[in-house]
Order: sequence, then C-alpha cells, then structure tokens
Amino acid sequence: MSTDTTGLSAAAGPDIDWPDLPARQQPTWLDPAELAQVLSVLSTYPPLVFAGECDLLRTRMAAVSEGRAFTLQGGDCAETLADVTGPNIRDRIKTILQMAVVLTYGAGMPIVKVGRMAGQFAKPRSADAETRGGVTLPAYRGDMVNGFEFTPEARRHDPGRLLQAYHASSATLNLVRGFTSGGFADLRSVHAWNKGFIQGPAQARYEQMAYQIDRAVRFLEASGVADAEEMRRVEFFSAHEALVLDYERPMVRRDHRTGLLYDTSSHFVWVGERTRELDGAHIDFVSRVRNPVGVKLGPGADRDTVLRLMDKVDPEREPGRLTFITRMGASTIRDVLPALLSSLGDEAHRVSWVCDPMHGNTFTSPSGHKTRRFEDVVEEVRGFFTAHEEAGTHPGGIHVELTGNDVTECVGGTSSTIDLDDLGLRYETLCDPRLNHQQSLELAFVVAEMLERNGR
Ligand SMILES: O=C[C@H](O)[C@H](O)COP(=O)(O)O
Ligand SMILES: C=C(OP(=O)(O)O)C(=O)O
Ligand SMILES: [Mn+2]
Repeated sequence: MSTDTTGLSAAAGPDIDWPDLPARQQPTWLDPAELAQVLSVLSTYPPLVFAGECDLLRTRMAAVSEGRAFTLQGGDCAETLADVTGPNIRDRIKTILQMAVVLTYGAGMPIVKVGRMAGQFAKPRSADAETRGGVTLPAYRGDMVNGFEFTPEARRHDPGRLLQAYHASSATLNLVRGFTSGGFADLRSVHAWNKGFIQGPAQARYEQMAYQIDRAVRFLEASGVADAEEMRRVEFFSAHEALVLDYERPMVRRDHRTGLLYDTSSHFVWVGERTRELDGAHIDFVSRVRNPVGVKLGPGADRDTVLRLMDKVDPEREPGRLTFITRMGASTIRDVLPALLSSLGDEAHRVSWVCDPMHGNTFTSPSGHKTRRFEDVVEEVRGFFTAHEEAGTHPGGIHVELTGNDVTECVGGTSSTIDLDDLGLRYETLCDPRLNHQQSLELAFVVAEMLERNGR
C-alpha cells in the first residue's frame, strides 16, 4: 500500500510495480541493505507537498500554455546541505520575488513563481569520474548522492544522503511557505528592494521602466488595493530535476481524494536533457504521476522525438500538464527552435514552452571556471521570443540558475562588472555558474521589455 497524501496511513513502500527500464545517471550505492532501509524510511515520511497544490500549479501552467500567464523558474544549479540557511533561502526568495514584480509589469499578466529549490540536490554529470593531481575519484553528483570534498570517503555514494536531502528540502519549503504567506512578500517591500537596484550602475538603462513600475505601485497604494491581504502573500511553487529515482519513487503517494499518484517531493519535476530517452525510466516515471512536469530539450531534439514525448507524458494533451524547457544555446536557437516549432504545427500549441538560457551557454574560462556570459543568456531569450512570435506560439517563461548572493560566477551585464579575471573572487557554486542577485534583476528588466513588446 502506498501512503496517501496526508501521510497518515504510513504503510511502508509504494504499491507501484516500477518497470525495470534503463535509467541513466543513477548512483551506484555500495550497500544494498542500507539502501533498502533508507527507501523504506523515505516511503513512510510525510509528503513535502499536497496533491491539491500540484493541481493548482497545473492550472497555472495551463494559463502559461494559453498565453495568459508567464512563468519564472529559478534557483541554484545544485542546492547544497550547507547552504540551507535562513539568509540564503531568504535572499533567493527575495531575488525571485523582485524579478517577478518587474516581469508582472512587463507582461501585464500573472507570473507563476517556481523555485528550483527544496529538492534540487542531485546532478547528472558529463563524466563519471574526476581526476585531480593524478588521483581519480567518482564525480560529485549533488549532496543527495555524495560530497564535494575530493576524498574517497566523501565521493562514496551514500544512501543516507537521500534522507538528509529530504530533511533539507522540508526545512527549505517550511521557510519558503513562511516567507511567501507571512507578509515578507508584501508588494510594497518587494518594490522598495527593487529601488536599490535602480540606484546602481544599471540606472540609466532601466530608469524609465522602474519609474513606470513605481507609478503603478503608488497607484495601487493610493487606491487602497495595496492593503488587501492578497498583496501580502504570493503563490510560490517548488521544482527540481527528477533524477535520482531512489529519491523520487519512494516519495510517490496516492491522493486519498482521487486515488491518483503524485510525486510529493515537489510541485513540479522535470526530466533533464541527459535522461529523457523515450524508453527510459525517467520518462516512464513522470508519465505515471499527476504533477505538472517538464522535459528539457537540447538543440538535437527533433519533431518525432518531441511528439513521442508528448504521447508518453501527456497523451490526453491536458492543459498545464507538460512543459518543454528548451536549452538550445544562444548561437543555435535561431536555427533550431523556429524549425522545430513549425514542424510541430498545431501540436506546438498544446504544451507550455519555457526558455532555459543557461545550459546551452556554458564555457570554461582560462582560469578553469565554468561560466556563462550574461549577454548570451539575453541573446538566447531574445531568440526564444522571436521563434515563438514567428510560430504563433506563446513564449511561456524563463528557467534560470540564480542565487540571491553576490557571487562571481557569470560574466557581463551592466549591473555588475564581472569579467573573466574576476571569476575566482566569489565562485561558490559546486556545479554550474549562477546569475548573482544584480544580474538576475537585470535579466528581469530585459525580459520585461521583451514581454512589453510581445504584448503590444
Ligand atoms: O547542471 C547541469 C550541468 O551542466 C551538468 O550537471 C553537467 O555538468 P558537467 O559537464 O560539469 O558534468
Ligand atoms: C542539468 C541541467 O540541465 P540540462 O538537463 O538541461 O542539461 C540543470 O538544469 O541543471
Ligand atoms: Mn545546471
């Protein structure tokens, strides 16, 4: 028996017979008995999200697919257990909320806010092993699997980390829920934070839009609308890559109201570019749960693959169910995405399209840091908007790797002056480079301008 979404009928283990399909990028746990024990514990833990919340997000994503809303999905490439602290979570939420206010203004539509957080603890890797100074050890695969420290002990795949990731996700989500419903998200505070950005180096470029947003917020205040309870709280959803099946499967619960299955580790889960093979275990997994789900699409995705993914994951073409997150690269998107969209014809209108302008634009600096140029990120989003405008489909949102902290991981932008020589100053990510707080806000202003033009 599986537990229901209240988590009260805690019989061990889901009642699903998971088919034995090939699964890429999975940990190689060394101790089967320890793993079995962990899986059994995980399957009795309370769900992290409620099925009804996942249903709500599905209706919000349906609005995205129909061009009535825009989604902002953002957070770390890899969350770490050590970074689950109040200030870190607060600053990430703050950054996303600030971006959302700017985007709301540009879009003139609701922004569906989704954090890449409370579960983003596992990473697919290009190589299984890493060599330093002649020593080769297993690659770091995220704190859910092993540690970053370059020692054989830390790099061992440890099933106990699945439980640590659960607890860290639970603590994160608890604080996120507090911040987004307890007054911290008040529109007036978020707007006041944005004023700080505009006093910085990006002032000249975004002054006009910032002035207009200020007028709009003052109008809301003057008319008394800003005092409404709805202005003090925001809807906020969690998301992560459904990568480690030994974490996702035990978190599946049956909704006691409907008998349907949900992955209760997160509101939204996606399958990555490296694990989306049609007959693999990951696509099978997301096809069985009712959450709204995403699939990443790289530049190699063709019409046939995309249609087969739709048939597997969303055979009913249910509004809000499936999101394609494209990550083509700034230099490729204009060649590839328009052709893909036009080859799909009407089918392209039955899903949501979100732009990940990060993963196709990574390169290694001469200093050896993985980085991305802010200008490439912007260029990919521009190519995304153009492609959808030509195809008559909706550019539904952006999916970005960001942090609220003042790191030096991505180069460029007018709001900060990080260049390739500065990367070592505060390079803190354990996987991919994130936009820092200023770069994230600047991206919001640039995308808001695109949305404004798109809506005219
Ligand atoms: O987040 C995604 C990374 O691009 C992915 O984990 C691969 O990184 P790698 O090429 O450093 O292994
Ligand atoms: C691994 C990731 O992306 P992709 O699957 O697109 O490479 C990611 O989102 O961190
Ligand atoms: Mn990444």
